Amino acid sequence: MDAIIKVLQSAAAKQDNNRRPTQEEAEAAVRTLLLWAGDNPDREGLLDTPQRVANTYKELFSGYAQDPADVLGRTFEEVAGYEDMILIQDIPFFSHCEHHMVPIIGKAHVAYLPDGEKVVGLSKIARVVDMFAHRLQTQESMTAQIANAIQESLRPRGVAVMIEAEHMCMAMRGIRKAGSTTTTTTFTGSFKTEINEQVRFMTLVRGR
Ligand SMILES: Nc1nc2c(ncn2[C@@H]2O[C@H](COP(=O)(O)OP(=O)(O)OP(=O)(O)O)[C@@H](O)[C@H]2O)c(=O)[nH]1
Ligand SMILES: [Zn+2]
Repeated sequence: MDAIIKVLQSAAAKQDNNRRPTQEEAEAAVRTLLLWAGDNPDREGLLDTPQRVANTYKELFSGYAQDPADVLGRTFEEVAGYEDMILIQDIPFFSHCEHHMVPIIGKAHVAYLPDGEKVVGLSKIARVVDMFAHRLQTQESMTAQIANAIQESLRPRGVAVMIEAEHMCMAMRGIRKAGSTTTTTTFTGSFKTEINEQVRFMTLVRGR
């Protein structure tokens, strides 16, 4: 009996540790960081900073509360039988690296080959990029997540995603190599199996 109670207590404690903190707790954490950095959180300029930072984080990490299937669910069919590549280039984004929580600044290029029956509003592709950018990320995960979300929702013949980004954790700190960019790609469907489709995508993106 004692053993069971211990297991239940430890499970409850674990659940409590993962409980989403309140706004007040988040603000208190920012105050702790300000003190830890060596500043005085009670001076005039910093009085509202914990609240501002918590609100900023709420906005920067709003992607956790969003589902790509909702955005991609609304499609339309009246496109005169169009079934060739649809490419949206240079979608700018700001994300944050999951290791250091500093910005990743970049551009996404997203293409898909529609199934011949439906397409999605162009802005929805940019919304999907934004949704995943508004979470803690690695560039590799973000690239794959965008491609997989579009593939699963639209079931197109293929999806191609390329991301080019600069990581502030490599620019502002650590190795301090400002200006270096990282390129990642994910291909699904025909983009994965047919090299010609991949080349066409790369030529359009690189040839601009
Ligand atoms: N693959 C990948 N690595 C990333 C990304 N963002 C940051 N990193 C890397 O994650 C690694 C974390 O390495 P650690 O050694 O655990 O942390 P660190 O001591 O802060 O590393 P340095 O940045 O080298 O100072 C670093 O090499 C970062 O450059 C990303 O999107 N993808
Ligand atoms: Zn980082």
